[in-house]
Amino acid sequence: MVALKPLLITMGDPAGVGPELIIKALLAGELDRFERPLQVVGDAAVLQRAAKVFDCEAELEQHSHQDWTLTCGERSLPVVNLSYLDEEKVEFGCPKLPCGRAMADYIEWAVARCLVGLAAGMVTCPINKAIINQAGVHFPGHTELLAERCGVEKVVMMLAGEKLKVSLVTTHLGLRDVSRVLNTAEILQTIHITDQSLRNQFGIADPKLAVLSVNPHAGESGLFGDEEERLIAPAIEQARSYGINASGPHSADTLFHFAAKGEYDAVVCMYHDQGLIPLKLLHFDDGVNVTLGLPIIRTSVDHGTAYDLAGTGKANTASLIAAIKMAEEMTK
Ligand SMILES: NC(=O)c1ccc[n+]([C@@H]2O[C@H](COP(=O)([O-])OP(=O)(O)OC[C@H]3O[C@@H](n4cnc5c(N)ncnc54)[C@H](O)[C@@H]3O)[C@@H](O)[C@H]2O)c1
Ligand SMILES: N[C@H](C(=O)O)[C@H](O)COP(=O)(O)O
Repeated sequence: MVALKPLLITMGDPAGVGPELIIKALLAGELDRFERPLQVVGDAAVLQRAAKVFDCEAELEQHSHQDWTLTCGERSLPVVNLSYLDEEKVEFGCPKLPCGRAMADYIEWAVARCLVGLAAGMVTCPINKAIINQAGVHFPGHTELLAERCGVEKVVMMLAGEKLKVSLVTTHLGLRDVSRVLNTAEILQTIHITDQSLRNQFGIADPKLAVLSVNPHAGESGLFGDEEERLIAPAIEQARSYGINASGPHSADTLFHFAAKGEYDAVVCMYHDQGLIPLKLLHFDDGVNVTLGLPIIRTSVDHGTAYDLAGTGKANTASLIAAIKMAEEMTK
């Protein structure tokens, strides 16, 4: 029997909750349910320290330069050890420059491994965008870095939960720049990629998409702005001419009420907080961030580094487990 390729879990910021979420899930047996082998890409000593948060003295075994095994009680995890941070200097909740370089290295290694077909996909734990930039890795987030490394011009950030799925036309961009950057081609691409992914990766035969406006009351016939008429409506019209079941531009304030009741398979949002506020309101615990349009599978937790919880063991593993589950389902 051919061995299944592993799913890679990048550890994220060593000073954040990523390491302890992985260990917490391991100790609770939450990783036992997956058919695919899981491999953590990170720092073995930092993971070993995270085990202490749960009163577990983890053992490390080194097999080669990068290949290690971490054992906590009855359970083990393979670790690709890419950094040798001094774990005593990695203070919980205090990201430092060496962590910035390390968290970028974990992502780079994982994406390269996926691209050459040696891994089935990657699941990412949270990084600190400011610190990776200070470390010289000039990307606003995983999404943009992965798009570049995969040679794809347009990808779509989707956050998904049982009740609601949102995909974003613009992602990590200041609000004052949104209107300047919005254009019909990108709105259309976002609608198209969302539609294709819902069909091919989520198994929805004829996805129903709601496309939002950017201004209050969908611009109120031009009184509060003209992006709806000028940019968004033409994109919807074109999408419909391609057979995509898209409607709008809808007023954002009311649409989510209907979307959360199941009237739409996904909502195409014009900017980050427009989509992520309702999503996290409904699905903070178990939402998944998935990058659509990549040639590889990438899912992520829907939360950040949670520095206020790092080292307490209190962070919830549900989003991590949901992200691994979604990635595994996408491999089928
Ligand atoms: N996937 C990612 O890489 C990702 C996503 C969002 C934010 N970030 C980064 O995280 C850093 C902190 O961002 P933030 O403070 O806006 O958001 P955050 O998600 O880290 O924290 C917001 C609040 O949610 C709580 N929280 C977060 N995760 C939790 C969990 N698993 N269980 C229980 N409570 C949890 C935190 O304790 C905090 O009170 C920033 O540097 C940001 O760039 C990364
Ligand atoms: N925008 C996401 C959120 O707020 O949850 C998050 O920053 C993750 O983005 P990347 O997956 O691009 O790192």
